[in-house]
Amino acid sequence: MTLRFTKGHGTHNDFVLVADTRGDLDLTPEQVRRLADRRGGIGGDGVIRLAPTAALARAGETVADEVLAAEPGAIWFMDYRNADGSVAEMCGNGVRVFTAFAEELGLVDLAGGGELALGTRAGVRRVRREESGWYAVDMGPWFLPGGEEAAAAGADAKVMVHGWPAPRPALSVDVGNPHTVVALPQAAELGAADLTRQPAVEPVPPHGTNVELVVPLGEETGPDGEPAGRVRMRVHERGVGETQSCGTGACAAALAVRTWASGGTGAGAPDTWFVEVPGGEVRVRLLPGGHVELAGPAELVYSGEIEL
Ligand SMILES: N[C@@H](CCC[C@H](N)C(=O)O)C(=O)O
Repeated sequence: MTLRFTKGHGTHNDFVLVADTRGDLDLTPEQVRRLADRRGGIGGDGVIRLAPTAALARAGETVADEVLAAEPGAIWFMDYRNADGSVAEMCGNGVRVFTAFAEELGLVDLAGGGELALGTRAGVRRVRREESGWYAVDMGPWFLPGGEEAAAAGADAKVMVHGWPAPRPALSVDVGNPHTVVALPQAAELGAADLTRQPAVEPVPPHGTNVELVVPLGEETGPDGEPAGRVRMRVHERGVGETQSCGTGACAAALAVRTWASGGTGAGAPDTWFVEVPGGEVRVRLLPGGHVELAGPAELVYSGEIEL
């Protein structure tokens, strides 16, 4: 089978994108691994299939039915797979790159203030293009799986990174997919952390987790004159390994630091956050209604064909 693809990235979190506008492409985990393989394939942290939401519903993905019931206009679905072939609910950088891809395919046009509603396994996501060219995504509702107790204590888990003398306290954050966030006191320690091996998380998360190591860098003034926090982060992604960026991870990092800064209440802490990742910078904002927004760039790099 000859497959046409486009390679893209969001702050160097990179993806192989495939347009399946008829919804009849059934990518196996083996094919996903081949596409994501940096030596024997194209290479990417993940593979994104753009397909009709109705086709996923027909294929038995119940979440696609839920997406269409909630938003009949969400006609396109982001079928996201990690580089190891596993399925993930959401990808924040991926949603922006998916949108740029949909625009290039002529499926949507966000110029002039339009919005794309798309389906994901975490529900409907809405994307608009900012004047700067960045894409801003309403990432939907977020929550702390450990509840108020974890928010007050600032932790509900422990993470052990290879080479650390002991595990450190960590906070679980759900932004449609699972994250576990650990605070480090200094940027030097962040740089030195060994993320070539999967960090160990206790209690073991039932569906695995992405792990973010973060260093809070203080406060500044945001683009609209509002108080804004700054965080630096590295991430070990579930199903991938260390990546240069993770959009859902950036949201989780900002939400965890905001929780810690406010003793668990959110009161008095900024609603705007800049998150520095090895591959660039993204912006995270708290939205009314318990939603969180992610904004950042999306680049399409090249297109080609591969024999699968
Ligand atoms: N890089 C993504 C997250 C991709 C999915 C993740 N590895 C998972 O398994 O949850 C992002 O930008 O959010």
